[in-house]
Amino acid sequence: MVLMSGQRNKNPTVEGTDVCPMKSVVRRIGQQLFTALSSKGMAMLVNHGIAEEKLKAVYADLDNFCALPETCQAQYLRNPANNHGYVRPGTEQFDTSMTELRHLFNITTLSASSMPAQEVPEFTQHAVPLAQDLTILSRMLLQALAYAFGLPPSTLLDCHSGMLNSEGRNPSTMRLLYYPPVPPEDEGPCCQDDVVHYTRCGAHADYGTFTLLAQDSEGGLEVKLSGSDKWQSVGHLPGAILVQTGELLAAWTTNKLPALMHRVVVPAGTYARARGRHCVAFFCHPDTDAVLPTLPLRAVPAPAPPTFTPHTHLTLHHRLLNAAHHIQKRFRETYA
Ligand SMILES: O=C(O)CCC(=O)C(=O)O
Ligand SMILES: [Fe+2]
Repeated sequence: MVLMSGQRNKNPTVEGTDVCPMKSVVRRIGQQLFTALSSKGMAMLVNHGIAEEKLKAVYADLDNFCALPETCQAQYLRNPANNHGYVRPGTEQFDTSMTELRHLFNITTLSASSMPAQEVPEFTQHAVPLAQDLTILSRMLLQALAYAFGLPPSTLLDCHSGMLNSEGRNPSTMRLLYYPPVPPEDEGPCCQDDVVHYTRCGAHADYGTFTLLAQDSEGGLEVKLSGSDKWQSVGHLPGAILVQTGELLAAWTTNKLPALMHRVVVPAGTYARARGRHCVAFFCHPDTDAVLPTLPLRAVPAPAPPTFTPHTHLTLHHRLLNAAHHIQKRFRETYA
């Protein structure tokens, strides 16, 4: 892996994530990932082997799903029991002061019966291989992180064994997102009470171990890097996948890897607002019954002042009992 310092926004970049990389490569990725996540809260993966065409195919399938009549979509609405399914705009809210405009399709099971195969015939054949690729990539990163933590490489893998293959034993999710064009009402002055204020995605940190995020070139994603209180926009590096530290990994590492606060704003200008935006997120979570090992964290630079305060129920002491409850709590807080 190489940190590409000359790159736009100076986002830390990780290189060389082949499907079956050599041990020495995984070890090197681990070191660089750890450095990036501990100093910034995020990293960018390049050369990860997931072709842009695979992403474009699922973006098009999601567009086709979003264009279906509501009665048709209703058959696939998110099931709170397993978090799988379609979520209408305004249903998942991180910022209750605005209407968050996005369509989501959460995929937590790869069974054909859970996909809109009748209505969007190619949905399954595109989404399933992409979910498998992102699972493989996550597994490699879990091994890389284990090396960085000074643990045997399978240690983190063993507590994430059920990702997308265990029907309820692991909450990992591949999420397809489509942000529709933003209506012009938002252009009124902020103080006007009768004006609806829209955003694309309110500020939050993700809940699990880490998130992999692939986005199109529309922009709007902003992050608060570790130790900074300023929102910074994430530039578009074609083909790159962003790695974002989640709340659980932050708590597990006693904030040595702080959770990344992020949001998606409506881009400025009539032209940009009138365009839709697509992305795919893979939320990597441990198994619900996993006993998370204590991390023998080596000496690392003193952590920057946290931009994110770990939830009290995720403190080291309570971590083992409450990792699974954490995600349910966050769902209750954010789903209407
Ligand atoms: O659309 C994005 O870039 C981010 C989406 C996101 O943060 C989420 O779904 O948790
Ligand atoms: Fe997020």
